[in-house]
Amino acid sequence: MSTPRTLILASASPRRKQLLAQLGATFLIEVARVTEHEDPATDPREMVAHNAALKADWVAAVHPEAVVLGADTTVFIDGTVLNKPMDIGDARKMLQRLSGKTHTVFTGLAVRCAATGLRLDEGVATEVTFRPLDEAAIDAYLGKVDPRDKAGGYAIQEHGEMIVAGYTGSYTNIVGLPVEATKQILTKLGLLG
Ligand SMILES: Cc1cn([C@H]2C[C@H](O)[C@@H](COP(=O)(O)OP(=O)(O)OP(=O)(O)O)O2)c(=O)[nH]c1=O
Repeated sequence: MSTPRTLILASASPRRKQLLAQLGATFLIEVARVTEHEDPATDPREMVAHNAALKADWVAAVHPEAVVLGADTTVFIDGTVLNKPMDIGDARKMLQRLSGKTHTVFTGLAVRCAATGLRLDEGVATEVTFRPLDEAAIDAYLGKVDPRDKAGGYAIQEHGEMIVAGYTGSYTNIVGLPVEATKQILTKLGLLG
């Protein structure tokens, strides 16, 4: 049984775990068994909000007394959503597409508590500009970073300087959990010391 003030992170992402821990939160982890919506032609804000809520709702149903945090991150460029690449070839195509351009990283946050009916939703966007990347630069990056579990086929936190020229907004939003918005929500709920 969960105690009333238990916080649960509904995520398998090691980055989200690390970022939430950095905020000083005490929490458990339970991974939601859901199928995420991943239509490349969808509205990215709606998609991340939908997927974050799916994850939080699933875990909240299992732990009705807990406060559950779900998140979802995607990359949006030229009207298309880039989710996690299927394989290295797919990641290469994504990096070619992102090369020399500015894209937006969207993260949706959903906080739920089934017992109290708590429902909070938040969305954060960060603009990221890529360096122009030729084939050698893409090869060099993919030689160092495993892109397969990262939206858009890259990780700014792993050798980001090889591919990213700059960004505007929250850095941790790109990594998967915007700590500024998360801190505000958890503080309001009395879940941060
Ligand atoms: C753009 C970018 C994404 N990412 C990651 C953040 C997310 O973990 C991942 C996008 O996939 P998500 O589906 O948002 O999350 P996940 O499957 O890793 O974890 P869970 O659904 O269990 O919460 O891409 C980086 O780590 N660095 C980056 O620079």
